[in-house]
Amino acid sequence: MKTEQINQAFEYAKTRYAGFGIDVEKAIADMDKLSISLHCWQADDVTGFEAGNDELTGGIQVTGNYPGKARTIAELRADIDKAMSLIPGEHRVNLHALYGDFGGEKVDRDQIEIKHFQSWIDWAKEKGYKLDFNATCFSHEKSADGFTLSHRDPAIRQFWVEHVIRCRKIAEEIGRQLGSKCIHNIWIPDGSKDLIVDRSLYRQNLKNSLDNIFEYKSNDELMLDSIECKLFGIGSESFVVGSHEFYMGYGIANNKMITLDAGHFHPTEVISDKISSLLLFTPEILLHVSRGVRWDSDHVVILNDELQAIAQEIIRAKALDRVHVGLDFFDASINRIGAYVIGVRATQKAFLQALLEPSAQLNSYEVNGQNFERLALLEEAKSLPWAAVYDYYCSTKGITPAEDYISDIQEYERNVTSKR
Ligand SMILES: C[C@H](O)[C@H](O)[C@@H](O)C(=O)CO
Ligand SMILES: [Mn+2]
Repeated sequence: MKTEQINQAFEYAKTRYAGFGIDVEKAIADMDKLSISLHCWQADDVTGFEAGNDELTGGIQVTGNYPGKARTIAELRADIDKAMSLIPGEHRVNLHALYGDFGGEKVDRDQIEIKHFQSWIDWAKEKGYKLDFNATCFSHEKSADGFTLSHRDPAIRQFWVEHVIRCRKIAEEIGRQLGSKCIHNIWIPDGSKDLIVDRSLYRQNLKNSLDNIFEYKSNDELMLDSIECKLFGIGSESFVVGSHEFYMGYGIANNKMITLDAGHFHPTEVISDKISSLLLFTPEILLHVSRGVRWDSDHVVILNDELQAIAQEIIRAKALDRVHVGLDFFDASINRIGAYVIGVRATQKAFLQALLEPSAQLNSYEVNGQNFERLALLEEAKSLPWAAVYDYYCSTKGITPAEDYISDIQEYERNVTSKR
């Protein structure tokens, strides 16, 4: 796309939006502040770098065998750098504990330390990224029967409590070294394929384990804790200990952030409608932007109705500074770097559209009970020239605009990933 074309289209867009009293430059500046956390696990199908551990368990599944997956830390970092080079703005990288730089040594989860993540911090510093972190309570022999923090065996619970406390300390140190609060997210796979008689016992165990974990008081200026629910996983269809009610209750009672993953609810249940409720009771929330297709299949995020609704809810609630946005999908059936770029660009487009919404007019229709007019303008707003504004934003940031990035990804595939 030629710069001249982009500029012309932008000028038209500016005038069109000005008709609604919308300042396009302000919308761009607001969107530019949105730092999206790019999950490291899309680049290698959630494999990580632990010695002798490459079986993915925990009821999550990556399907596809597209060539070129990252096999080493260097390859994974290069792939993330490539994706970042095709995304405007400043973003974060979300690490899982199993991505430590263990130098080929077997380091068990209850032994990990900051030194195993120092090279990630140094890389992030060099590249200007901020980091987020996750305990890894899956893909491990002590999670093989489907339970971790809620296990019946106190020794296994203690193993995972120790792991998560270490992860929270690592997150704290990441936040200190990078000068940006590191979000530490806890998701555990605990659940059962078939019926459980004593559900209370597992939930009580999980509550006790979390209480033990949070006995370590971290510095709120350096890290934030978040807890993530799920409806079901592969092999935990009948019972998941950490349900939505469990974590919502725990989070509100204990002042912890709640993570809403778009793929973790009933197929017709949406997280967009939960945002304005949760924000009344919790200071901040974390989103895992994903795209469940029939189940939590973690498809690449696209600009669909739900993504647009998520962004609208946040912008309409004036809560951009209270919602942390991370991506969470793993698709091994297409170019993995392309998957990142599609997902982040779609998320940015959703937020930009929401920031460009003719909100004054829409609100005035709503106040006056003009419901036809409200619906008509909501429909028309969908085709206002927001895409021209996004292309302009990319071009001012020196980032390949529109579909032109496809050939960049193809070139990287030719020169780099196809040779792996
Ligand atoms: C790999 C992550 O921990 C995982 O995606 C988690 O956030 C999740 O959503 C599990 O279904
Ligand atoms: Mn998630």
